[in-house]
Amino acid sequence: MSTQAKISTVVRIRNQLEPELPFIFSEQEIESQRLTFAFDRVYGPASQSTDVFQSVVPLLEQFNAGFSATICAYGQSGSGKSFTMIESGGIVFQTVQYLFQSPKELQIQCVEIYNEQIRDLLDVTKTDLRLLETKTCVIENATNAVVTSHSEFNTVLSTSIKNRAVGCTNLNLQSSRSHLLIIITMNKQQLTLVDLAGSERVSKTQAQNNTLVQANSINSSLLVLGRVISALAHKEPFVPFRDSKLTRILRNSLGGSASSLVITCVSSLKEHLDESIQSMRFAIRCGMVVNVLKRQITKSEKEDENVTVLKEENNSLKDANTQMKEELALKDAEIRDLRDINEAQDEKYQKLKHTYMQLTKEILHKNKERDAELKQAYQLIAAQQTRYDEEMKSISKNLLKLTQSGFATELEQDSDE
Ligand SMILES: Nc1ncnc2c1ncn2[C@@H]1O[C@H](COP(=O)(O)OP(=O)(O)OP(=O)(O)O)[C@@H](O)[C@H]1O
Repeated sequence: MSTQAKISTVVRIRNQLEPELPFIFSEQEIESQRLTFAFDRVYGPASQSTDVFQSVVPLLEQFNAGFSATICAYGQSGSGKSFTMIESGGIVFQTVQYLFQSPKELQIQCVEIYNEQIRDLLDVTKTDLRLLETKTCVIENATNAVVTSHSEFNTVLSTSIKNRAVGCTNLNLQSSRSHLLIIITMNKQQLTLVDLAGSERVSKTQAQNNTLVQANSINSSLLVLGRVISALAHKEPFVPFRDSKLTRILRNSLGGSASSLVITCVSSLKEHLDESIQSMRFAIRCGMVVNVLKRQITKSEKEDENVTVLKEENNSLKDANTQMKEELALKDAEIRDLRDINEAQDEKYQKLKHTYMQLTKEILHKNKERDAELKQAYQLIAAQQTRYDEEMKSISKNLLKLTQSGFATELEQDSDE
């Protein structure tokens, strides 16, 4: 069974730190530049990560019920994504606490996409993992840590965070220079927690050398993410998922079968107004993307399902069998009737045949008799004809004699005269 659900979008407005306060908007500026956006929820500067977690809970309930889910933090560099996701008390910690309310075994993969290379944060020797795309996208050879408790998970997470690429930029002293993906697998469903690297204007960060390369790589993969979201939001026929590793991995979360939440982090600082507006526009487009949620079925559920399907098939076969038996009985009766009719017809035929033979015999007999009679008649006629011919012959002879004698007498009379 599947249900359609739009990607949920919430916005978290970052709490301003003391030195930034002079740059906030005045009341007049707010009135003159008012723009309206609508999101599933907005968390103001005073909000805590525990408040934001309320938007995550429905997805975790779905995850526990067998659906894959993705929670992704998006926003400009320094807007509070890592703070929201992975800092102590952030979404990742609360998520794991929530999941371990009941005992379970989870498999964890922690990877980062750094300069378009997938690095294993649980084994730093694996620096360029490949993606395998079959039905789903799998990170080939990524370390799978099996955890059965909250504390085991924390150990895995702190190792990963320690190994993640961070750097210092003008926007953030501890800026994430990579996209962090924590992939939690339970049974067949996956929960993907994503702390994206922040988009940044190179002019603002004054990035140089390695930082500039990182910024370009981050910006280009975020650009692909933007294009993918835009194509999905506008239901375009082609979606450029394959243009970046991030979108290849997140394919099932964007327009796929997972339930997804995008937490867009924005700054309320005047100097970041353009970036904040851009981020919110991205969030609006995310909210237009429809996923078709599909429950991931476990092996035993699959077996149960197969048994149910087989039972149903068996029942319908039994029904079909009964129906066929009934139809067969009807056909049998029809055949019996036809056989009776056939036998009767046969009997009639035999009688007719007998009569026909009899008549033929009689006709032949009569024909024979008639032939004999005719033969006799012909013989009689022939005998009569012969007789007649002979008589005719003797008459002619006599006639000739008479004629000759008459002629001589006449000749004698003529000569006497
Ligand atoms: N809501 C908040 N309350 C207090 N401090 C915050 C809040 N949000 C962010 N910060 C602080 O702001 C700084 C930048 O935040 P963070 O590192 O989370 O940004 P980011 O969006 O992840 O940036 P980048 O993309 O560069 O990694 C951090 O020192 C963080 O502790």
